[in-house]
Amino acid sequence: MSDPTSRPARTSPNYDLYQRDIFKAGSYGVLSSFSTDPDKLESLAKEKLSERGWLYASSNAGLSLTHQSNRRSFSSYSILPRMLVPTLTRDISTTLFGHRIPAPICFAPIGVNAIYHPDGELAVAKVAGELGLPYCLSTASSKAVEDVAAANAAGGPKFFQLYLPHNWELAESLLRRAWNSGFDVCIMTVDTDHLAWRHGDLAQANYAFYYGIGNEMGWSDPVFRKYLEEKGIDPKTDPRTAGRAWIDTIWHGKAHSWEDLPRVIRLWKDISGGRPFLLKGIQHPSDALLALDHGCDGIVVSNHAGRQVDGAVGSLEVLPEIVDAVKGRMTVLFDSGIRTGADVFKALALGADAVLVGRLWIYGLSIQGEHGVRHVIKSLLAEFDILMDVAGYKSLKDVDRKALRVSGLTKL
Ligand SMILES: Cc1cc2nc3c(=O)[nH]c(=O)nc-3n(C[C@H](O)[C@H](O)[C@H](O)COP(=O)(O)O)c2cc1C
Ligand SMILES: O=C(O)C(=O)c1ccccc1
Repeated sequence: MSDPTSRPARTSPNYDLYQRDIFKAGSYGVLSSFSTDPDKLESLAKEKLSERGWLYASSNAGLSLTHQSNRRSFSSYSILPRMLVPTLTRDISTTLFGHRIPAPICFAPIGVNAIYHPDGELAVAKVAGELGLPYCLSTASSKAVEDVAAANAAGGPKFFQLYLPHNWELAESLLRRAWNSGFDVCIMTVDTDHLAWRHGDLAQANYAFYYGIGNEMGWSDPVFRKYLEEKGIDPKTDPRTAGRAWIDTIWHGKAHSWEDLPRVIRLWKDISGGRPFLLKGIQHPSDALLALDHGCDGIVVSNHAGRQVDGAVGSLEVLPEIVDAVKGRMTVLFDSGIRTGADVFKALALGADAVLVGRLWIYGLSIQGEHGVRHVIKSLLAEFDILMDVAGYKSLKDVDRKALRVSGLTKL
């Protein structure tokens, strides 16, 4: 029987068709592990993964206070529905960095996807391409960027997330490979020069690279391979030493500073002929302005899903201040804590141009590989689209701060 959920969403502007697919599929009993509830998806993923896999996906900094603040900040805003608005022809498409996309939703960069499913990044990039949504590949990919591009063959924008190596020759090689593979936006992550204190991972010494898992981006790189050869390290016979070398080259040894930015921006602009360069992990309005001063084309307002600074502010809480500081002079993307269509709506209403989602698709990938990713992302698209319908918002242009109330009945 053909898979009733596999209709490419791009051909149908109304994602609520997916709701009908789900009802029909339900009556035929086609799907196995199935839920559209994010909490249920989280527990299904937990059941499916090994203890280490689950710990890596769920690990937060410290006592998870930032993760909790992320979720709490969504519930401190409420949506003001409008009635009798003819929303049947609503439009949730938008343009991001010159790409027309069917919804303002992107795949956040997540490292080492092979932990969650053997197809890893290939499954995720395939679904993103099919749906026409931007796919962002992590430097910590467990597949080579060239193979990920091939899996994304159906099309859709591709962004490359850069963890800036301490070796400029390697940085150039990674960026060139990404550009040659069709990745035309560079997003440099600045909140994770070092991993934070994550109790879950520390308890198990749970760092995939040290076990030789998920270093494919490095091992497929000519510059890094040459470095390994010079050191006499063979990833095939000694994956752990090779993994440690990869980690030390990308993350350890030295912290980055604003002084590194002009060089990396110039490098990317030279390679790509001036395509966009963003910083990911911005939470302070002053850092947003520094990014602007340094010539960035955008930022991702993000606290890395609460995995870095424990006890930090909820990412949604700082979004309006940052949007006000930036004043439309660069693109503002948002992530950390998005689980529902209502969350997407709130982030857009507070001024984000688009959002990134991370853990939601990890759950899908863990539960049922490619099919699971397709299901969770189509569910999010459908939920957001249906929310626009029932809340009486016809177009993204209508979604602004007037659409929200802060709890306590204060006007924004
Ligand atoms: C398991 C895991 C791995 C991640 N790996 C990366 C990464 O390699 N690069 C990066 O920039 N961000 C990484 N992130 C952060 C995500 O890109 C994103 O900021 C975050 O997951 C968004 O929050 P959400 O998961 O609540 O949607 C990771 C997050 C998780 C949960
Ligand atoms: O774990 C993370 O949050 C992350 O960004 C990362 C860092 C190194 C390797 C893989 C993922």
